[in-house]
Amino acid sequence: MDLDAARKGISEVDRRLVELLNERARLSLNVGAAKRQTLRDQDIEGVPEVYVPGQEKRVFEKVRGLNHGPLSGDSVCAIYREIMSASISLQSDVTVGYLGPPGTFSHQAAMKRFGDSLAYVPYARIEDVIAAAAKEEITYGLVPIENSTFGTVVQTLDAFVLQPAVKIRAEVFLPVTQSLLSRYQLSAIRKVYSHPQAFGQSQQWLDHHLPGVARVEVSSTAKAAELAAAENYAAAIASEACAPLYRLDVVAKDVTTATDNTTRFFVLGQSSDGPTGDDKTLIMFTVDHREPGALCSALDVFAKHRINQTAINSRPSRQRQWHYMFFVEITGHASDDDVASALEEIKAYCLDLVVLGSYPHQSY
Ligand SMILES: O=C(O)C(=O)C[C@]1(C(=O)O)C=C[C@@H](O)C=C1
Repeated sequence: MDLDAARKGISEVDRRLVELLNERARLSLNVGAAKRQTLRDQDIEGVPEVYVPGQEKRVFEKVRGLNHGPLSGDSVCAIYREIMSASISLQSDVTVGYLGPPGTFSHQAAMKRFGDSLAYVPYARIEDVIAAAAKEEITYGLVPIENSTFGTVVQTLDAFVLQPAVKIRAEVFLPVTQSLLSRYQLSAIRKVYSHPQAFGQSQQWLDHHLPGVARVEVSSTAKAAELAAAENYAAAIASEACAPLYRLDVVAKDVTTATDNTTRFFVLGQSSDGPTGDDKTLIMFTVDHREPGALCSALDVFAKHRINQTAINSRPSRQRQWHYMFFVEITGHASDDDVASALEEIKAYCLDLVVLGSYPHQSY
């Protein structure tokens, strides 16, 4: 086929694609109308949830299965991410809050989950994102929960204690590579800014290449880039994506110690999605510290119901000294029969139990 014929073919396919995309968009508007009708039928006030992670997971799995190339499955899913982003924005004006400023990994994770068609709002602290989601100042909030190299993001757990009404709606995984950004070459750098998590992920590289150089902790990696850009002989450990945003050079690419460094984020909103058959649930509770073995008895309930615990963390409860809030992540949805009965039983051993939410187990 010659060039002209191939381009003519593409032009004809584009005409059909635009027609099909709009046919899909009209159906999405029908979905929005049907969701509003369901709420009215049930006498529930408010607006329906427009972002439905379980349904998106089904769409991604379906289109991946339908695809036989030459496009890769990842390319088809990336295109579908934008199709569903446009579909969400058609149904409602959705705003997504994240730990800013622009260029943070939280920002990248939010874009990965919600695409280009929505409005993004940066917040200075993780606690501010969670409070904004709890107050419905934003439709959804996105916060980091753990990193595969450096562990749990404790600010997020502590903020959950203060905002127990917020609900987890989805999880997002983002591969993270940190780089050293500066206006100066390595030998001239006298100070490095970054977030404590990013320092933890690149500690070995810094010990080796910038020994004795001051490390200053700030609220986010993008904030570090912003500060490094404004100060002589300063640098930042941040995402490469921050280099063009803050007019910095990439002095050293990928200074992260682990090769598969990944951060997990939560999407927060007013409610969790329904069960998909492959979900996880996060609960938080305190136990009576005068009761010997209270934590053990609580966790035993899950073992008895053959429910897998995928993570456990503890944080000071801030109610009294040496008293802890436990965070346990289990497999299953809070409304699954076995999980629901385990949650009922575990109450006997817990002083206050909050289900922070159930969300589809994510691999894409
Ligand atoms: O099925 C829905 O609930 C929709 O709103 C439609 C749709 C889609 O475009 O496929 C859009 C957004 C949701 O997050 C999931 C799916």
